[in-house]
Amino acid sequence: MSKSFLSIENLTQRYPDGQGGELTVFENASFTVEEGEFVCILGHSGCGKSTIMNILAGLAEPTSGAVIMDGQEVSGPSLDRGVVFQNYSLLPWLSTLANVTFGVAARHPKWSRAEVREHSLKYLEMVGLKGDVVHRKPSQLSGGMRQRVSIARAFANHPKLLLLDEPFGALDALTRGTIQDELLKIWRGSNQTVFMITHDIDEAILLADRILLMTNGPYARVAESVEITIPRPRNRTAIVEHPNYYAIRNHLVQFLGIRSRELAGQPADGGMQRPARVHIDLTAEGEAEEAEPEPSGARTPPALRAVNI
Ligand SMILES: Nc1ncnc2c1ncn2[C@@H]1O[C@H](COP(=O)(O)OP(=O)(O)OP(=O)(O)O)[C@@H](O)[C@H]1O
Repeated sequence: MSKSFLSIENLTQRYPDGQGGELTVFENASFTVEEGEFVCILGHSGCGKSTIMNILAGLAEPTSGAVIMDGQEVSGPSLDRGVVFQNYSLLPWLSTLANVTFGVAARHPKWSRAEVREHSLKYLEMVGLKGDVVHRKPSQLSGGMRQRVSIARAFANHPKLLLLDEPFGALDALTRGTIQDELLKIWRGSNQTVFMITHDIDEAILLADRILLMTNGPYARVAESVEITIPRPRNRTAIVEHPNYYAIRNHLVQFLGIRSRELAGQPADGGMQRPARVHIDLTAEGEAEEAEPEPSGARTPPALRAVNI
């Protein structure tokens, strides 16, 4: 079996619960992400999505378990992993352009100032920022513009893995749509792997190759991996016409509304927890389905069958 680009192995996170006991956020969570994949993770508030993201970024250490990226264990932040948070986290004293060149210069110490500048301007332009605006400070930009800068900054560094923690959460619907399109455009032209937290089901279906579904905590599980069987390029208005759209959407809504609660709170009893693979394709005759190969010792739940509607 070929090794995955990103492998999350038996990740367990426990915190003190503030009353002398322990809170197990998740236990033995295990899943993989392939190179170039766009994966979204959905789950209710508090199930541990940000905790997983921080561990993937190398910003936090799990209680036990490991994250292996490109054959190497993640142990601290790295320029190979770019992070975009909901609150943009731009450096307020630098111009828009300098916020991008800052990282690019660190990534490419041998580049001339002109090369760094040109490269940074190219990425800013890709997210629709050019002209005078690149000399403005973040405080002089709108929320949508700031989020564009943070996306341009992350992509300009060519991280192998891009981690997005609800990057569009604070934006209005129109701006959100435009930036989603820009994100897809840049991602398509790269071989970068994206792991994104969102609370928006439609956004996840539009963007992702695969959606990971988490049950509620404590003892949350990454219970399912739902393939988005809708061809790319996807267009936000045309996508709803695709026969698989509502079948997938209903599955996700049903999981988040009912099953995330029903499956919650069950300790892993020592076994590796791998998500069940869900393949819903109403366009294929006979609905082909296969389960992920099962590594030794892993408890793989059976693959779920799509229901014809
Ligand atoms: N440093 C900490 N100390 C104690 N408990 C923590 C700590 N960080 C997170 N938690 C708890 O761990 C659980 C998971 O938190 P996390 O922020 O990962 O959830 P989330 O799924 O990202 O939630 P949201 O969607 O609301 O952002 C929550 O119950 C939270 O209270």
